Amino acid sequence: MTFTTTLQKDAIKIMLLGSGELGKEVAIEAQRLGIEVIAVDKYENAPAHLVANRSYAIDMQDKEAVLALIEKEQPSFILPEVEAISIAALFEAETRGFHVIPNAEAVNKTMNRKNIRVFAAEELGLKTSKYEFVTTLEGLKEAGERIGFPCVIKPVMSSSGHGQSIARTANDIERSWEMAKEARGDASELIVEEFIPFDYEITLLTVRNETGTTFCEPIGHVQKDGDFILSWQPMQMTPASLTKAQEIAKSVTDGLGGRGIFGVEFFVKDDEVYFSELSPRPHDTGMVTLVTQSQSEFALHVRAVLGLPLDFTFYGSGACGAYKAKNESHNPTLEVPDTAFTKDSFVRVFGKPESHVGRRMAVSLVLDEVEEAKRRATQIVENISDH
Ligand SMILES: Nc1ncnc2c1ncn2[C@@H]1O[C@H](COP(=O)(O)OP(=O)(O)OP(=O)(O)O)[C@@H](O)[C@H]1O
Ligand SMILES: NCC(=O)N[C@@H]1O[C@H](COP(=O)([O-])[O-])[C@@H](O)[C@H]1O
Ligand SMILES: [Mg+2]
Repeated sequence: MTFTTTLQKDAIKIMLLGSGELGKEVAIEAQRLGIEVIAVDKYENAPAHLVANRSYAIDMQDKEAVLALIEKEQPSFILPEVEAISIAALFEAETRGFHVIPNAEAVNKTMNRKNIRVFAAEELGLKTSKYEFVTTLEGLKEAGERIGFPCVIKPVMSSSGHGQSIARTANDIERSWEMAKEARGDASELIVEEFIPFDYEITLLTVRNETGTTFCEPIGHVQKDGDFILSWQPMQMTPASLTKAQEIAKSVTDGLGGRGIFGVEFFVKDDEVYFSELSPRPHDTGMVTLVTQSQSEFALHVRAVLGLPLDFTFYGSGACGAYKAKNESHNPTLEVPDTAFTKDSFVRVFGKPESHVGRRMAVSLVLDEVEEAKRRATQIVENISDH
């Protein structure tokens, strides 16, 4: 493809629907190629707003508001960055000739756990945990008995663990029901999943466009309350498990189609590789690629969107630790120790305008042998504070 820059008449323009920490890095990579970036979120001064050409705060679940903005800005590419977007607006935009990444149907399938689970398990025949969908407390109690305990309960539309819980016995079901209902997102339906006592879990970043499909080294991670606290790359896997994960990732991403990067999540138990879910965009656990690869997951996403080649070099192992706020603040300040700034350790502060307890505010990044990188990334995060 031929590039034009923002200085030229037919500039390439990217619209991010969602402007958190992941969108911020996508915006920076796009800016580096002279692409105009329009960053949209539901609140002002979101991380990607800070580095975009123009920014907007709108109700992204409001079909008309989203469409009006698309018509006003006429983006070359629309990049969903969160799940909570009016899917009707994306379908309509596509009908009107706009290019949604990877495509509106893929976003539709992945934003809702029911759609992606039915697609993966029932249409593609992939191995997943056992699951059922429920809409009532009574239904949840019955599904819990059929699936067995412990089981994992999640709203069909949620991310970063919001509204998710583990019911260890039937006595926990009502608490799980309440937790799902209190969460933001769509909890009108819940998924009840068999708990997989996995040996480890991974994200397999899979990037595709017309030039082909490329995989990043597998990323291992640790989650707490459904949200990642530490990730590292590469995760040591047996060749057989890695091949199986790559085959599954290829089949799901080919099934979804379109251009872009996908974060395909798996649980590995002995020789079994379970498909869990996927993001049709950069993945939070993939922030480690900011230091481990010549092209980070964000750079690869932008290249994929533009139809460019997807080659890159893996520099070496590293880890990423998530810093979550300990305080509520309308103007948060992070105190980062000097020891975070060695020649092979880094900190990325997202610049979120407000902190809530548990909100991800920054990450530490360390290039080192895996176990040492994990230890150092964790230590940096432990020494950060906020107020
Ligand atoms: N069936 C399961 N068995 C065991 N652990 C599970 C199961 N489902 C979820 N988990 C744990 O909870 C984590 C979060 O689950 P999941 O990825 O479904 O939620 P999410 O809110 O969509 O997360 P994100 O949007 O951050 O990817 C998983 O990475 C895993 O550690
Ligand atoms: N697991 C998905 C994920 O990490 N998404 C990232 O978090 C942001 C929302 O953060 P917030 O909840 O702090 O506003 C999203 O905009 C995205 O960048
Ligand atoms: Mg997940």
